[in-house]
Amino acid sequence: MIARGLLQALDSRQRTLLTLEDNQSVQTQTDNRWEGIWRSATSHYRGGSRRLARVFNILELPPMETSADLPTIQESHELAATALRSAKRRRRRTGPGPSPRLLPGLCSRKKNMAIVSPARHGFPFASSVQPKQSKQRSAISSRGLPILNFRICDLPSVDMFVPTANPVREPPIIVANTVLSLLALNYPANKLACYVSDDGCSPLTYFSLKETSKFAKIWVPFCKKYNVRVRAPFRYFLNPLVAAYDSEFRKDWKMTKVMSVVILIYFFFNFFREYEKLRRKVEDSTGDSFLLDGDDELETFSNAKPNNHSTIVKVVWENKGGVGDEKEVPHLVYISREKRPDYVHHYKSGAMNFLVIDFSNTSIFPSFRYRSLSSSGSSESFFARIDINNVMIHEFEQLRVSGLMTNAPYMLNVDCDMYANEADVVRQAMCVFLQKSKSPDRCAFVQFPQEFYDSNSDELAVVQSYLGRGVAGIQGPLYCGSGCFHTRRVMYGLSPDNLENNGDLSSSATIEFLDEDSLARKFGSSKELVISIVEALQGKSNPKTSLTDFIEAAQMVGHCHYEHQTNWGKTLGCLYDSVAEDMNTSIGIHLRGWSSSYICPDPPAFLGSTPSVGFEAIVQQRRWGTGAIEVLFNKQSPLRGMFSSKIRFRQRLAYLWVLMCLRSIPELFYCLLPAYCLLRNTALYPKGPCLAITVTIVAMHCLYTLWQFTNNGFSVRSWILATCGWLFSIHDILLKLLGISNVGFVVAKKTTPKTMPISGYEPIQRQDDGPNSCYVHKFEFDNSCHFRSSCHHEGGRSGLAENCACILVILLFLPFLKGLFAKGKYGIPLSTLSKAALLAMIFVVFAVGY
Ligand SMILES: O=c1ccn([C@@H]2O[C@H](COP(=O)(O)OP(=O)(O)O[C@H]3O[C@H](CO)[C@@H](O)[C@H](O)[C@H]3O)[C@@H](O)[C@H]2O)c(=O)[nH]1
Ligand SMILES: [Mn+2]
Repeated sequence: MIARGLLQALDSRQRTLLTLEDNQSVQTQTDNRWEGIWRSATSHYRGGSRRLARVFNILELPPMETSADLPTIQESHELAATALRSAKRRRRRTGPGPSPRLLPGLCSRKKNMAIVSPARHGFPFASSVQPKQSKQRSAISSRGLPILNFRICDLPSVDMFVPTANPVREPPIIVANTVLSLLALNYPANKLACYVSDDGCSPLTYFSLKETSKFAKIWVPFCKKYNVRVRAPFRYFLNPLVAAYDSEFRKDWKMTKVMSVVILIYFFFNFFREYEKLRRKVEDSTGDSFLLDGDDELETFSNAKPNNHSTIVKVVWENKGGVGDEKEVPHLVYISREKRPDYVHHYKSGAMNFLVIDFSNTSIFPSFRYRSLSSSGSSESFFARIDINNVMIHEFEQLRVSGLMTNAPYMLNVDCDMYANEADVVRQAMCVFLQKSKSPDRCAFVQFPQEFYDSNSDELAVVQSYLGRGVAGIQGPLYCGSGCFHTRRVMYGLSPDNLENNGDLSSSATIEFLDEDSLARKFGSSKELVISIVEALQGKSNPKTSLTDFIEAAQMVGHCHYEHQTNWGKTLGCLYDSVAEDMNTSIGIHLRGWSSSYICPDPPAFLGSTPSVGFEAIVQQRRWGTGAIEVLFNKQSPLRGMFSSKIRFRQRLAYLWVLMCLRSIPELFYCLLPAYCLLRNTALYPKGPCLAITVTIVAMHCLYTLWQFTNNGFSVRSWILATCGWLFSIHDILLKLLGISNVGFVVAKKTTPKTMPISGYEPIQRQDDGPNSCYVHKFEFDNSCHFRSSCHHEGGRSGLAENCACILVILLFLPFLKGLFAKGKYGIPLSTLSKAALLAMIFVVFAVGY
């Protein structure tokens, strides 16, 4: 691993460099921050090993001069190991210095390592590895270092999808912050478009987006001008000095004279006031009162129910180019797909497919189309005109309609509760996509890890750190549903085999995909659609169609009857049939032989909100667990097609991680056994040497997992807490397999961020945890509708091993136990108490054998 890491770093000689310049000239663009990190890391290591320093010095030079000096794999392994050891020693002596984890690739076991990606995808951050003096820098580029040069007009466009589902559980101010952070990304504004899909069809969400777009017009130019690092206002206003990049803002803030500081303070408070205004407006506008604002547009929502309404498409803001600040804000579109009570809508995957289908084709925004849309100014927007009752059918309609427009090759997928914490994130992803990879299994998607600002989702972090980085070395990371850049053609069902090295469709694929019959089978039989899909698959952009042509074509495909023969949700787009649609889709892509890349920058590129431990957390884990087992029984199951699919064997094994929640069954028995043995007065463990074996295995497991946690910087406490929660999904899946009930997507509750001006950083507290934060890790028994099994039986005396086992059980289920002895909302309601008592009685009767 270390050797690979170092080689990856060495690989960075073939560095990828994205250059962006407004005047469209090709210039080197350097990211100061990464350069700083790299420099501190190298100087740190320099002390550790002279030979390693030589390697790093080599790295800073152009490849032509150094290739002869490169170490062998064996050598680099030794160098890396020596450097690690001495860095650790040094750190122990001098306290935390620049952390070794900042050194890309080297310290793969450390948290927040800069990047792990399959070596063939190279090392995107290499762009930051630049010699200090600008003289040298230009020399390098003039010497022809392999730089990926892109003029602005050549950069691919990216559509950003933000799904939201419930304005109560997902307060619109959270969505607004996510959207603002995306709109303000460092990427040409006319190449970005942000689509908010609202499954709740809430006027409140629409209203807040409208307000957001107004605020964006001052916020986005401000962020870009001062290179603000954290571009979600609620985080920025926690501590603007830290949130700002080191560059101009800090310079202005610190160094310039009183006058400019005053101006900046005025600036800041102005923004803060504007943001507060936005926040208040959004938060105050509950109920229907704001509908009476005289805003005609909101009338669209008057008859819409979350579960029963036709499609609503609203262009909240359109980037028409032009001059000044306004051209800095990308398109912002609100859409709410059609829903009818009798039809399945496939939760988030349905929403994503709708977005993919609908709008991934908007690299050049067809402004004429939307202008006429808004001039119609009613809910009967264009898409609503081809309204069909069946939602599934409706989706296919959208596919056909969108096929008539231009194709955007990449799309970013972000949950509404995850803001972009790194303004360069699109460029980082593009560095991976735009490399001319020689390998045929090109990168299908780029995943950034999920990290959270409001709670330590310790177990997830540990899993990501081990599983995520591990699989990154096989076929690539799993798609986790958020913080992921997808390639459109892959979502359309292409395999790597279908493409030539230059990205064109191969001749056999041309026959297979572009055959009229198969196109009709997959996408429908409209001629216009067939033409546009062919162009999309060939990687061409479609010619713009005039609006009238578009309407005609769309109406023509409006009443067709081939919907159910299409592959949408089966092999195309986000796959259905699991509430963990991310896992499902991910397997679908890897099964076809694509690889993926993992970018793991520090600080994290996206930060989200997630419930820590408590009722909400268990609801979420239950959904994940259920979704994961559902995946096992699907067509895309990692257990199927052992020899037919192109997924690598070790990648397949990695997917079996989804079985993790099954461990709750033996755990449950393990919890019951000590009590059973105590009641029956029998021994749980064998005597003699066999006991030693059992104890050794259990101890090794515990110590190993504990080490994983502590190694990632988490406390022993978080290791204890991670065990609760998987059991409930077993129950769900049994009911689904027996056909008794279906599994739904319960949206996790998000907490409203609180903003604090300048007074410094204060961590955001979860609102429903109340003022007393010591309750954060307690299980809420009250309102726990899903609390059905209990597993705490203890007492009596028996062998030491049995007693130790009991202690372990108590430790593992500590949050439940704390709840047992608490009062009020953390106490146990009488009904649960009586059910538990009954279960316990049955258990005792069974155990004692009466
Ligand atoms: O019918 C639905 C349900 C949910 N969502 C959206 O899906 C996203 C994720 O929902 P959330 O409640 O936040 O779930 P989490 O458990 O936090 O999400 C994780 O797990 C999900 C699968 O269970 C993945 O889809 C997510 O990407 C992943 O971040 C949110 O933006 C929701 O608005 C919809 O658009 N429609
Ligand atoms: Mn979430």
